[in-house]
Amino acid sequence: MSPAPKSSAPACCANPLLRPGHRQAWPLVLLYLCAGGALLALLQGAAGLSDGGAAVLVLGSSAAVLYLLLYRSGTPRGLAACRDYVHRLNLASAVFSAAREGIVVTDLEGRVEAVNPAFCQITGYGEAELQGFNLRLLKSGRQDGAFYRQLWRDLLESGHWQGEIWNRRKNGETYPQWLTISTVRDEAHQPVSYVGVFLDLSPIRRSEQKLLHLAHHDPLTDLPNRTLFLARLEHALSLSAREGGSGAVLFLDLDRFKDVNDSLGHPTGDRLLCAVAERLRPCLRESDTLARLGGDEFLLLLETAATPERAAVVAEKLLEQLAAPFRLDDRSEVYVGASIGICLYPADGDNATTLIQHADSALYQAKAAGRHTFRFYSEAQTRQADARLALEAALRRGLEKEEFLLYYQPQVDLRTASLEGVEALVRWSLPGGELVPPARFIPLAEETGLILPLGEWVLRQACRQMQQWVARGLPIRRVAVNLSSRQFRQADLLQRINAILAETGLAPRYLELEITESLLMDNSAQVDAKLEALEAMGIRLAIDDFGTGYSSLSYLKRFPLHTLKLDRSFIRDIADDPVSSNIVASIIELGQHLDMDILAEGVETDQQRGILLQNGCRTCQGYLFSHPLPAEELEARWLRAAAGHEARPCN
Ligand SMILES: Nc1nc2c(ncn2[C@@H]2O[C@@H]3COP(=O)(O)O[C@H]4[C@@H](O)[C@H](n5cnc6c(=O)[nH]c(N)nc65)O[C@@H]4COP(=O)(O)O[C@H]3[C@H]2O)c(=O)[nH]1
Repeated sequence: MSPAPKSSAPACCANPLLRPGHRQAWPLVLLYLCAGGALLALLQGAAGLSDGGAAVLVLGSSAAVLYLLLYRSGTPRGLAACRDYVHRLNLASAVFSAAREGIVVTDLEGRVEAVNPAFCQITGYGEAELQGFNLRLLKSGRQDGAFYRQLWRDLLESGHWQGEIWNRRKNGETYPQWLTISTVRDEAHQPVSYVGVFLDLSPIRRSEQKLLHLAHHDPLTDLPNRTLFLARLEHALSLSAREGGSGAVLFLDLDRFKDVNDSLGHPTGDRLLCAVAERLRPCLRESDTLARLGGDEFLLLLETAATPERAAVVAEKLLEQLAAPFRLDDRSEVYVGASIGICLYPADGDNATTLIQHADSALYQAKAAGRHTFRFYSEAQTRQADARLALEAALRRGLEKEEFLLYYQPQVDLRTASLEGVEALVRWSLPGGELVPPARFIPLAEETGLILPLGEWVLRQACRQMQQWVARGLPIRRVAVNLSSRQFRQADLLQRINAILAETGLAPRYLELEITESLLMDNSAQVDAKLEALEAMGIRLAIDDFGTGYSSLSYLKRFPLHTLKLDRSFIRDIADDPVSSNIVASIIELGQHLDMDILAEGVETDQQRGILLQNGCRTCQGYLFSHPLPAEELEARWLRAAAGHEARPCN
């Protein structure tokens, strides 16, 4: 394109034939065309030539005629101007077609008048598809109205605009482009159209991202490298300093990597490192960062809720993954294993360098302890984590070997001391004979998911026992069983309960399920549906430890609940603390209004029994009447006795 004339009209509207002194070329051109046409007709008629043959003849000879005419007319400048114009047009058209930038010419409304091939290639639209269409068609929606308003302001004020803009290709993909828009003006300096020239920035962005990725990742395993790990750790530390919360740094080192490298060669060693990364990845949460430092050293950052227990569970999982053999080619199968050092922040350090050093020294301890194990930076944490892991392993074994049994605690009518029902309470009987109370293993069972098989075993056992008592005509109305939140959330809970009832033959009306307040706080439609289905089956529902959870009383009205179990903590203080006794009185009254049964837990003294009776409470559970008992003892003391005569309170 030629440089813009002084008038500032853009180059694309400069016409060399219109320059002063060149107008006289026109008559000559017309003359030439007429002469050529006449000659063509003459020759075609005389020689009977075809159109093509005649044209070649005419073109060959007419150049000489034209030159003669122009030369004789004394206007060689006209001829030069004509040649110059054609040359300029050819040049402009070649640039338009060959440019790698997309070029579009629009009218003042933004309707497309012309696009070049690069435009079509970048946007995916054909030229014909765009003709007359407004360029709005290409908007990506990424820029807001204010952006476009500013663009138009600049364009109208200065005649051009330049910047990055995101547009949309025909296939829907959005992409960044560097766009320059210029206003084209006529001789009177009036805008007649706009020319947009743009470069597709997406290949540049891709290579920038690739460079950035390479700078922060290990090229072999594609895991984050030390730089990225440090950046994430520092970010996590500042977050923990600001908002609280803890995390863990695990330093992992392969146990026999050097042997593999030395005996099977570096390429096999590289394959092993990639395979290790692949095995470790699935053990992690999205918020965790696993990095390779180089060689066979890996660092892991656990950012969320990193208690020593969770860090130990993750370390165990990693070690388990690496314990299985690696098949690296057709011939070699190698066993490597690993050692892991763990430290926790903020407890073991508040900056990245210290933490990595401490994790490294814990790793040294792990190696010294015989490899394929983990160690914490602090010994107390190691002991704590060991104990937890040992308990979990024992719990699994206990389930397999059926080391659990049920005790039953009477639920008693406060006035008559007669038996209303029983609550089934699980006990773990260790091989040495020790009886472990549920407080020591239920939380771990909940955390590990073992509560699901354990809870199901409890329910089956309780239903089986209850059905035996019912079948023998013993005077008992119900058995209450604790249902953990995790069990409740099982998608097939109803089918499982139905199957157990069918298998044991127990009628649903004898079963009461105890759920916690927190479960009702989960405001989902699924909770509603499950509770209603359980009620429709004829099963009773009780809220355990009532008053200790987050108290929104609206759910009492919403859910089909039968019993409120008043928490032991209120009963304990009922005689001495007026607040507790007021709370108890209010809850009893509330239950009466809502037509629900109130059961007081943990009644230990006659004084407590008296206060509860005064306030209108009818049923209770507590050591005043009985501790939880094995099935045979409960039967002997409470069922067979009641079948014959009135049961008496016993301690
Ligand atoms: N100090 C005192 N305590 C009394 C008195 N009367 C009863 N208790 C104790 O209070 C607990 C009542 O059970 P919970 O509130 O359901 O509380 C249970 C329940 O939340 C859980 N649990 C027990 N068995 C199971 C089970 O099979 N599944 C589930 N998910 N949780 C269970 O373990 C908790 C503790 O059970 P246990 O140790 O058997 O403790 C029982 C019982 O022995 C009393 O007068 N004074």
